[in-house]
Amino acid sequence: MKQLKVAVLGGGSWGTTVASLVARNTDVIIWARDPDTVTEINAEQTNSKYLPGAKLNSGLTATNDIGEAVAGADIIVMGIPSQNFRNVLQEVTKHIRAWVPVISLTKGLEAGTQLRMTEIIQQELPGHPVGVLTGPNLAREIMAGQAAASVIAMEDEIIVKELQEVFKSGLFRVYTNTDVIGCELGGVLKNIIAIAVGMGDGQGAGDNTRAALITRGLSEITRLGTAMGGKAETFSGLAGMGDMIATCTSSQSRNRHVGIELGKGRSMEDIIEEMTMVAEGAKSAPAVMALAAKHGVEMPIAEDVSRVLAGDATASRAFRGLLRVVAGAESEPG
Ligand SMILES: NC(=O)C1=CN([C@@H]2O[C@H](COP(=O)(O)OP(=O)(O)OC[C@H]3O[C@@H](n4cnc5c(N)ncnc54)[C@H](O)[C@@H]3O)[C@@H](O)[C@H]2O)C=CC1
Ligand SMILES: O=C(CO)COP(=O)(O)O
Repeated sequence: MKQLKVAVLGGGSWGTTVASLVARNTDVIIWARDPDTVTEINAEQTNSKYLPGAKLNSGLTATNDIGEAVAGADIIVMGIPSQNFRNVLQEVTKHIRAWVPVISLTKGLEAGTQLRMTEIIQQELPGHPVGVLTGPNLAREIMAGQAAASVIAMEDEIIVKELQEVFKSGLFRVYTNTDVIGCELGGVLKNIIAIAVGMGDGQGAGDNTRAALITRGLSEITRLGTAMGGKAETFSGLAGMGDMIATCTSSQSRNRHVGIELGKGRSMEDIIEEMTMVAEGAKSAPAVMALAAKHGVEMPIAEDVSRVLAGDATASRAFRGLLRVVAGAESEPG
């Protein structure tokens, strides 16, 4: 592979993991806003705040200067949580070269506009190729060297194959897909179902209950995703079912953790207060409900989770409604 320069923006757990993986293949610079993170990555090849115990690739360098990272880059990778994504992208526009592809790692929607991250990229950087890297990819596990599969989705079939080469490495297997909408929405929507599953687990629900929630959850996220233009088969692939299984069953998932704590009866304020990392589902839930209303899609599980997150219902009361007593046909909502 030609020696490309990749800039990863965001020094959190996933940005750092992807930067370390890509550094096996080509030149990578990571931009982090926290100066201590930058110093630590450069001096020790670690990021102890977000990836304690993990050793990063020795070729990875870090900077505090977004201009330095972006100006020389052939590919930009955005590892910034959804609510700050546009602000950072607006800084990127000042330094980026023409036609440089921009890939989102982010699994959230912009509050207020309900936009996907690739839509924000198209607004702020018209003409640049855009894509997402998504799938069942819990950062800590990948840093520990465990095998994982992911999907890079871009509309352009040629560019996506070139970028596949940049992201794949060793036991990190990367597939291509041209369904950007479906892949992106799979990553966003599964977070809310993971909160629902966590709410059940926090109340001692059984394995059958978890399986029912994941399956009914998958059918409701598929309904919204296809109404918004995604392909149904994408939701049974890595970006859909794959990520649902990982996030809904893993003790590492931040979204499931939020659900577990809600299920134990704790308040959202208390839970968020003690978390150092992002739980995108909690932020995206109002936007998801607005999109469901706009597209006329019923999402009973997401709706109950939203009511608990908004403080309008308790987890124990909502959980009783999550699996409706009166069931219709399996093909129907509810
Ligand atoms: N951690 C994981 O296993 C995975 C995370 N993701 C997604 O990746 C995205 C990023 O998540 P994580 O890295 O896990 O989050 P994190 O909570 O570990 O880190 C977030 C990082 O973003 C930085 N940040 C926030 N606002 C910023 C701003 N305005 N300017 C500069 N930096 C800013 C923080 O300083 C922090 O370094 C999320 O959308 C998440 O859903 C996707 C796949 C796996
Ligand atoms: O998206 C993820 C795994 O694919 C990470 O999930 P959490 O944000 O819930 O930790």
